Amino acid sequence: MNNPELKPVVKPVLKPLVIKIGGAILEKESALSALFSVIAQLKNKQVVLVHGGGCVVDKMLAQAGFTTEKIQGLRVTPKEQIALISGVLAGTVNKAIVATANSMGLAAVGLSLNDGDMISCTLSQQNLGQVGVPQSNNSKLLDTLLKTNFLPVISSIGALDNGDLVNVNADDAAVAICQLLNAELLLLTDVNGVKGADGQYLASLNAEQAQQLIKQGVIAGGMTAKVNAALYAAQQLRRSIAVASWQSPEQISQLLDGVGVGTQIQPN
Ligand SMILES: Nc1ncnc2c1ncn2[C@@H]1O[C@H](COP(=O)(O)OP(=O)(O)O)[C@@H](O)[C@H]1O
Ligand SMILES: CC(=O)N[C@@H](CCC(=O)OP(=O)(O)O)C(=O)O
Repeated sequence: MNNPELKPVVKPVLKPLVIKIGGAILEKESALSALFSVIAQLKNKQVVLVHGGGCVVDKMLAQAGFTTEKIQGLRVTPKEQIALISGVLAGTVNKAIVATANSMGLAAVGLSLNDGDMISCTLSQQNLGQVGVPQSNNSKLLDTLLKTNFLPVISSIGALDNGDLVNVNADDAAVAICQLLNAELLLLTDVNGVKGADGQYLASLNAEQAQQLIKQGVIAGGMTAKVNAALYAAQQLRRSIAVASWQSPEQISQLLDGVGVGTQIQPN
């Protein structure tokens, strides 16, 4: 029917959604498929997946006879370990996630931070070895993939200007990708959010409270890196960032509808 009174519907331009998943999701078989089922149902939403894989790296390093140390959740990365770490994250882990997504009909493409010059990295000044600090650089590749309905799946391996590979914490990598696309950001982990001193999940957390909880050791390990990354993102983007669980992927739709799930990390 051709009704002249019906004006074409102008669709609002929605921000892309960057979802970060920690490596532990790979150890729970059904969780990754459940997440992809939810992503497949997000109509008209461009999604980018950034993944970690720290627990897989832990295992592979141990198998190779290396010891590993983390400072505030960041892995000290000696030069002799970067080949193995990048092989695990940009290879084994990235390819496994892409293959699962593709087996479910999502057109996933596996990438790392340096592909298409998306993210540039500088060497961390915190004596962590080959650890990179990411900076958003060029969105052309992701814009192209998203426009053509691909699902980019990005590992947190980056490169310095001189071409050396660096290991980037995956929460920091997700923040840089989020800045690159001016996207929404969701940090999904293996717990329902950030716990406070009483062991209960916090609905919201600001910088001052976070510093206190880190000092007290209530926020520790990988959660320290995640909270620091989320605080930086909240500050830069001037909005709250959710830390929630990939064990309940149905929360993603609720989050997109503005329902506060998990812990909302607040800007100052
Ligand atoms: N205050 C806290 N609240 C919740 N989890 C915490 C807290 N402090 C430390 N953790 C630990 O942080 C883990 C999540 O960090 P991490 O393992 O690095 O996740 P991911 O791999 O998803 O980035 C949780 O499984 C939990 O053991
Ligand atoms: C520098 C640094 O800490 N890099 C991380 C990258 C992977 C990661 O962040 O994995 P999760 O998200 O699963 O923790 C590491 O080597 O473990």
